[in-house]
Amino acid sequence: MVLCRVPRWSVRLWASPGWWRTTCTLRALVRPKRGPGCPGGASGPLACRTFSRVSSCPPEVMLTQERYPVRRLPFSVVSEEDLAAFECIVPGRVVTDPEVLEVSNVDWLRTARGCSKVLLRPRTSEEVSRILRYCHERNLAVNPQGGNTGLVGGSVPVFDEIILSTALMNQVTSFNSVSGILTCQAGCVLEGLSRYVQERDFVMPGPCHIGGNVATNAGGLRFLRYGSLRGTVLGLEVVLADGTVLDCLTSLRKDNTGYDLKQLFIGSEGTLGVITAVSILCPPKPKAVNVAFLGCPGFAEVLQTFSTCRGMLGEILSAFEFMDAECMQLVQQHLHLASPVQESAFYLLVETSGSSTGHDAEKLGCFLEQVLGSGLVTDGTVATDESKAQALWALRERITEALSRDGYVYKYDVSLPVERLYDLVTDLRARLGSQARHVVGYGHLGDGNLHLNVTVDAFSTTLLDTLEPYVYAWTAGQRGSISAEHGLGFRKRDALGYSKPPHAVQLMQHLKALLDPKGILNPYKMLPTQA
Ligand SMILES: O=C(O)CC[C@@H](O)C(=O)O
Ligand SMILES: [Zn+2]
Repeated sequence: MVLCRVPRWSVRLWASPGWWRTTCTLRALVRPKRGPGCPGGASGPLACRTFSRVSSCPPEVMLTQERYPVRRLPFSVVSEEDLAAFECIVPGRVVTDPEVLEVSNVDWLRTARGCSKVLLRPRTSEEVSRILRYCHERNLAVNPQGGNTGLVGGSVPVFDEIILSTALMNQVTSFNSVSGILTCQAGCVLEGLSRYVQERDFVMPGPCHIGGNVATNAGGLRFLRYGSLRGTVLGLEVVLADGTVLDCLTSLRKDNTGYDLKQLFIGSEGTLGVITAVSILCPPKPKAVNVAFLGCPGFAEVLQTFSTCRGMLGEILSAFEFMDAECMQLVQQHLHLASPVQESAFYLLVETSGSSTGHDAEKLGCFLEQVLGSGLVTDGTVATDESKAQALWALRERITEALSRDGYVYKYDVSLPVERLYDLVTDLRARLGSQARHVVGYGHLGDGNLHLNVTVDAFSTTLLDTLEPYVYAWTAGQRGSISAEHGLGFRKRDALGYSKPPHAVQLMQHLKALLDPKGILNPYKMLPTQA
């Protein structure tokens, strides 16, 4: 039993259309039991970018090879004979239509573009194996592609690599409702998987397209609660560059036999093998989910609110996200979303997920009373139904979309000691002055992960040179990571040395050479350019 006074502070309860300002009682904080499919909170996977492309008639995206200094490696060029061979392996699923290819050649952000002439759509691991065996023999480069929602140019070709799409590999193989272990093909889309496991009282622990997420070790909004895919992925099936099928698709929680090979492929961004199937541990679906959206006067208060939150909400805390005032301004301006709280320097989204509605609401109430009473938080809102919780989440989740509508976006995704997290934003704002439209900071504060984004009218190499390697050196100076969760892809591969020592980079290069001696798998990605 939580001992706590009825809060005297005033919060807005988002219980009906429009905002209600009311005195919050513990009863008011007890939210009705959520039904299945709670997209606002009960489900794990809110990091999935569900919004559509920015414009219906977007301008042509500059070819990556023209924007950046990169040279094509001596791979073979796809011939008519190759197309015929592919047609034998995946009949009717060899795509050469330029219009269809255009979508797969351009990344989600519309800032990277390859010029692949062929897209293959296998359905089985056997087909992937035959394709890779063929490409290996012919020295043809391959770009594995999942949902193509990456943010570092890793999921699209740089030149004319063959696009190997896992989209049709979308079958669930098995689900164990006692252990919560799901085994499925790599192309399963999270939305469908989420629905599938939620009907069975579980949630997915990670975001979006499952194979792509494992390949990039994507983080997501509930990393704080469910941890890294490195912990929840139990087994993998991977097709190696020469077509060998590596079956490590076990469903065991404990297995200390030899090197944990699957870890090599998690986060390898398709450079060591193509992930074709995944076995993953799903946590049970929480019975009670609460979402609070709060305004904070400064970053020092944000940090203190986080400490208080960890202390008071501990085991039920499932997300602690922050965004600055410029982020709020951008979601208001470009997406016409309304702020539910008074204008503040920072905003926080706190989510709890637990098993007891009343108990969790009481705990959240005590926490809110504490932070509002002490002035750490100046205004707050608690969502009392699922759609309102979703609307609160949208303010945070749709920042990326709002930024894309603001102009060209330079994106950084860094891990830093939490107390220094915002200093980089302040520093960069001063450094760039009027060269930038906006310099914003937001992200997964609970994980020490800052998303630093700079918007400008159009891409400029001069500005890129002002930003890089400055941001990387700054981050390295704090012993941070230059890529917390988005990976290195094409854009950040040459910055690897800011986060890993030379011997580690060398060992990575040896591993790449061992597993993919011809370098055909996702070339120009993840590892630094070699002289
Ligand atoms: O666009 C970004 O910089 C971050 C995207 C994503 O990781 C998020 O947390 O919203
Ligand atoms: Zn993120």
